[in-house]
Amino acid sequence: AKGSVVTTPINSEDEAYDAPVSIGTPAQPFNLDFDTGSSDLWVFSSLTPSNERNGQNIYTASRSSTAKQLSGESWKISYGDGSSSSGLVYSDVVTIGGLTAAGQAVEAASRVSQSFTSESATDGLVGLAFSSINTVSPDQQTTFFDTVKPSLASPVFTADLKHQAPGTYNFGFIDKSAFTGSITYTPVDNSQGFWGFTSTGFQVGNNDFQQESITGIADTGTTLLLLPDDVVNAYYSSVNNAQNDQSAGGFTVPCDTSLPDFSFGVGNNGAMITIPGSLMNLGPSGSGNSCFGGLQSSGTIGTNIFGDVALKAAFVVFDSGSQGQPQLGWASK
Ligand SMILES: NCc1ccc(-c2ccco2)nc1
Repeated sequence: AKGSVVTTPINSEDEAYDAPVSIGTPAQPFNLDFDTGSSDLWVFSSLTPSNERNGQNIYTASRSSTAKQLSGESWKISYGDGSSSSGLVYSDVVTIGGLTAAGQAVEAASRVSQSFTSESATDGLVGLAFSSINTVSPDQQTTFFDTVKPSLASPVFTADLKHQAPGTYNFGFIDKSAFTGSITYTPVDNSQGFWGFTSTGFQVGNNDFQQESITGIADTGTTLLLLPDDVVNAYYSSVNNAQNDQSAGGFTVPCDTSLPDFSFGVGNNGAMITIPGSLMNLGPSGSGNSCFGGLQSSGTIGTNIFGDVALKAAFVVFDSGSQGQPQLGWASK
């Protein structure tokens, strides 16, 4: 089987990307944030207090003839951005891009944090990291990808995110028309449950390539590109009037400045993914006439995060590997 679903930026800053998902019988429609940085499929629900809702679609299990509560099971998750949610668990039919997962764990929120409440465009998340970090307790559940994997023509999914335009998540196949050149594969370390890999280094504009192992995760659910301070300083020291503005929450640049490209190395054949300078500006920072940089410090997080700013410049293959060794494929587009 194969699936394909269109994913769309939720606002003018490409802050997150949602895609349509149907749950239950008859189908209940949702717009969910596909997140390769987590492994829970959760939705706003009839259990979510009305004062924590703000127009989101809600899942009502009692209206689905195929819903079954997983008795005694619950979930609770918190994310790197400080947001969180928790609730109860059902199994139900989940359809994405023509692919149907029967008996998929659907995590119904009985509470969500303020930032989820405020984000009216997002009805929940589809976790696409490894099932080893799914939070359902006492019986851990599988991600949508793991649930449908046996039925897929190939055990892969791909992400093709775009700047201010619809992109695509495909399941079970690689669309050769979606990228240029060849795909460079690199091994994945999934010991922490993420799509972890090591970039070979970086390049600011047309400066020399700086060889430096940068270990991080490919995370569609994070907006920014979060890298070590030496990389971030090298980039912004090349931008006139860039400043590290704590009140803005990081590096800002003058909004009318053309920014250098930023490239990062992948694989052992010298391949690079180049983010055009125009995509390194995320728009008004909220203070002065400055704009917020798409590259920020990974600081004390403990890992580097190749979020949407980086992924938007690439066609990315999340390959769980038929022989057990998962890998990431990177291609320009
Ligand atoms: N990296 C996972 C993730 C995704 C979305 C969100 C979020 C917060 C408010 C709206 O959406 N938080 C965390």
